[in-house]
Amino acid sequence: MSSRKPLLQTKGLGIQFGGLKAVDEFNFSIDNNQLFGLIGPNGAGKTTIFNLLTGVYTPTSGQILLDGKTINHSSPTQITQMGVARTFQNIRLFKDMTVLDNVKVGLHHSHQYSLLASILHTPSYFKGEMAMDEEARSLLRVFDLEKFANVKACNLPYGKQRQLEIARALATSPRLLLLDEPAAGMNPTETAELMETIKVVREKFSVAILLIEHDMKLVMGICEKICVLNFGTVLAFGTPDEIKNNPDVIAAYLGNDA
Ligand SMILES: Nc1ncnc2c1ncn2[C@@H]1O[C@H](COP(=O)(O)OP(=O)(O)OP(=O)(O)O)[C@@H](O)[C@H]1O
Repeated sequence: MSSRKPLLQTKGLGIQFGGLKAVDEFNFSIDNNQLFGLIGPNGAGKTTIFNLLTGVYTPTSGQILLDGKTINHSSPTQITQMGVARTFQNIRLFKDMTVLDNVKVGLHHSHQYSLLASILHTPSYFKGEMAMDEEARSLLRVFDLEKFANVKACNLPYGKQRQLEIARALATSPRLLLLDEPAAGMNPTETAELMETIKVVREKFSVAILLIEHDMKLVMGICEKICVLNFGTVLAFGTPDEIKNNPDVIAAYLGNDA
């Protein structure tokens, strides 16, 4: 057994909103390059966990450790800089910006100019802009989006908008990518394409992926481990087969979809 630290770990993590324990005693860990699914019915606490892991909410109990160091009080920006990126349940692209510019927004953290350089458009500014352009285009290529580089994000087909969100998240060079219902609203063809994309992203970018998803075919098809939440607490942990065959899970969540 290796003694190395998990990439991200939670210990007794919880948050309470008034009298409601939205997440309680959540213990979980994810290793580099692992693909983990987080499932459960509506209101189980999945998105709240993402909000805790990304600094949107501060836990009321427990700990979140990234590389073994607590990030309980880190801001969303600091957590992004530490290598955690996310997408949202409802698409949050800059709809009136081009596809290329949406990705460049994500790259800005690694290409910073002085205020003077950006106002005066100095040669170093142009060099940086060109490098960023090329980096953004190479990311778009992975998603077969380069042909849409100059199209406004809002004019992309829905499935492609979801893929662009993932591309933008990857532009921040994460080690952990949190995907919140990436297949929501997709048709079966788009979902199948997304499934392949997630596999490619994991391999090509060497990221760990934590995936919230209601589409059981997608979750069962790509995740190595799955955590099932119910009323803010863990109902089951296991491989897809273990989860499919867990009677509590079948009774409570999966019904005939498993
Ligand atoms: N800021 C908040 N204030 C009060 N209650 C909240 C807040 N955020 C989440 N909740 C509550 O916490 C519970 C968990 O919500 P959450 O959105 O995390 O569920 P979910 O599992 O992501 O559901 P879904 O699958 O529908 O997205 C819900 O009862 C929700 O109303």
